Amino acid sequence: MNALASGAADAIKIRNLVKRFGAFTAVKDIDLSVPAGAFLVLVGPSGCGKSTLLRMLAGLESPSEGEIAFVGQTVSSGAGGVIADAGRRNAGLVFQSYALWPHMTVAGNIAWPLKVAKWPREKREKRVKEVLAFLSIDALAERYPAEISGGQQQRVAIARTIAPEPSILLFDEPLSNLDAKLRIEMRSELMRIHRATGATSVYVTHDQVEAMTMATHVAVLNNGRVEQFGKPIDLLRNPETTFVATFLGTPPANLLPARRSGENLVFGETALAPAAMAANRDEVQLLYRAEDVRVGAVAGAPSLTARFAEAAPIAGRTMVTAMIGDLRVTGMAGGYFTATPGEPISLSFIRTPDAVFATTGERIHQ
Ligand SMILES: Nc1ncnc2c1ncn2[C@@H]1O[C@H](COP(=O)(O)OP(=O)(O)OP(=O)(O)O)[C@@H](O)[C@H]1O
Repeated sequence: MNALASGAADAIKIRNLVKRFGAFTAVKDIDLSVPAGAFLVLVGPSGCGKSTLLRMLAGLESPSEGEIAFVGQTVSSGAGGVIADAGRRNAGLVFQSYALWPHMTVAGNIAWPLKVAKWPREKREKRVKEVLAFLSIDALAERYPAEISGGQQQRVAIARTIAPEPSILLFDEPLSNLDAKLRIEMRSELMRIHRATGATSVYVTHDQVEAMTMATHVAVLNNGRVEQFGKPIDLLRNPETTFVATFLGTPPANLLPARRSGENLVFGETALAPAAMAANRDEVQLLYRAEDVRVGAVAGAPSLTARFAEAAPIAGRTMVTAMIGDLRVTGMAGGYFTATPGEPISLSFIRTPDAVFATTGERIHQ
């Protein structure tokens, strides 16, 4: 069952998937189609159902309703439970804990799934060598897990997963136990592995930067549902809900409540945008990206007074956060900027809002 060889458009198809734990519904009617070779990142806040969805894909959890198909074959369903078990769905799973066998060497750990799959000795040895070299851990082959670092253990866990050449790779926050520098290094490494193996990958993280750098496709989950699914750039440019608009992107985008007043949409008494942008609504939320909010006065641009909160220098500019009442607003200052916390500063809105949302969160299309 090789997703690429089959030429099938969808390597993974999820239909009306529901998972209940007693009275609690963790996954609520999810529909997703993942094209062969995609790197899908499931992202969302803690408790939104990412791991539960991944565990159902892995065959470790059975759906309450709905269906999961890999390359056209149903592997789990509400009616049938786990039809193809974890070991028989040609999918490899990498967890945040490495779960290596402590009594086996690195080479032994990598060979283990091949033994279970009854690969002949010669083919097995060749594959172990190949994978050791591919992950640059040849020198560690005869060591035991306790004799190597956490980062090296993670490499071994990945090597063990890709050794049997699965057509689907499933990752559950695999980098969360690594330090910041190693995380960035392993991110590139995982992308290289994805390109080299061509395996359709599903990757769970709550880190939106990780999501935006690695993904070909992103599904933003919120409260058990897919809030939006698409290419990272489309989600950034065209968020369909305030949740997606403020969850993705660094620094996070600003949302300002505004009401219709004559020809304008106003925040307090300040006119920010033409009323036509609200369609027929009287109250809306205006989305401004940090780069569209400038610290200081800008000729012709509406401005608001805010209390300075904090500043962080980024690539020759400064990201400034300030409070307007209880509302946090992030803008940019040229060069290096600082002020005393609580000091009044002015924020200018140099463009019309990027998007307008209803007070209930959905986007109002112009
Ligand atoms: N076995 C279980 N029994 C009962 N409730 C569960 C079980 N597993 C998960 N849940 C609940 O389902 C919800 C989703 O959990 P899940 O682990 O999928 O979230 P997550 O998005 O992966 O969160 P995190 O980022 O914190 O790992 C949570 O509210 C969790 O408490």
